[in-house]
Amino acid sequence: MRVAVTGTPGTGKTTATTALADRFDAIVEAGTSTAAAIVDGEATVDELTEDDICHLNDLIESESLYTDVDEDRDSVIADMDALESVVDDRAPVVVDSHLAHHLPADRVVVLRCEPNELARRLRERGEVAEKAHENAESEALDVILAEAVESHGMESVYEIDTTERTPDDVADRIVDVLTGEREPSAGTVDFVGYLQ
Ligand SMILES: Nc1ncnc2c1ncn2[C@@H]1O[C@H](COP(=O)(O)OP(=O)(O)OP(=O)(O)O)[C@@H](O)[C@H]1O
Repeated sequence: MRVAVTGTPGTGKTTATTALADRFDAIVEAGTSTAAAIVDGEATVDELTEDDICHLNDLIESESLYTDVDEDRDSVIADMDALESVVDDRAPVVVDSHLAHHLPADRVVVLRCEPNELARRLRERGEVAEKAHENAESEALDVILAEAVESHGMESVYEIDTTERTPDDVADRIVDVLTGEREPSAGTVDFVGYLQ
């Protein structure tokens, strides 16, 4: 069972999935004690731990899983084949990154954020205005949502609007996806007004 948590940079993937680790004990205590149980009600592993969350961007850096460095954009070009192989070996339950939906997954959570708020978050994080604006536009155009639906189908995609939600609230909603308490939802968020 793998849940990808993806979304435009700044939507809060790392923040929410870090908060998510605190929920695992509660899931285990509640009796849905395994990754497989979360999907189909059958238990096969004992518990969820922090190791069941994989932050792909950290992994790409720490294991040098990239083919090139883009100096202009201050970023790297991930080696997706190598990344997929390392992630498969580690078998995490939750994979977080704006690249997560490019890997195989059973369910795909797409975090969303109103573009002006997204740009504000990115600026506050220290990104330059141009990069913040670029990401805000990409968010308004549903770029990652469209990629996720194309790769995984509407029936596997779950949008969560983080605009007015705390990271803890977002983590709770990801738990609902993990435990199957939430129906798939794609196309429920509309930020196209930002482009007008
Ligand atoms: N729910 C939220 N409400 C308000 N601010 C948030 C929320 N989630 C994250 N932030 C803030 O927004 C910024 C971006 O968050 P974060 O780094 O988690 O995003 P990300 O989607 O993981 O980005 P990237 O793809 O670049 O890693 C951070 O400064 C964080 O503190």
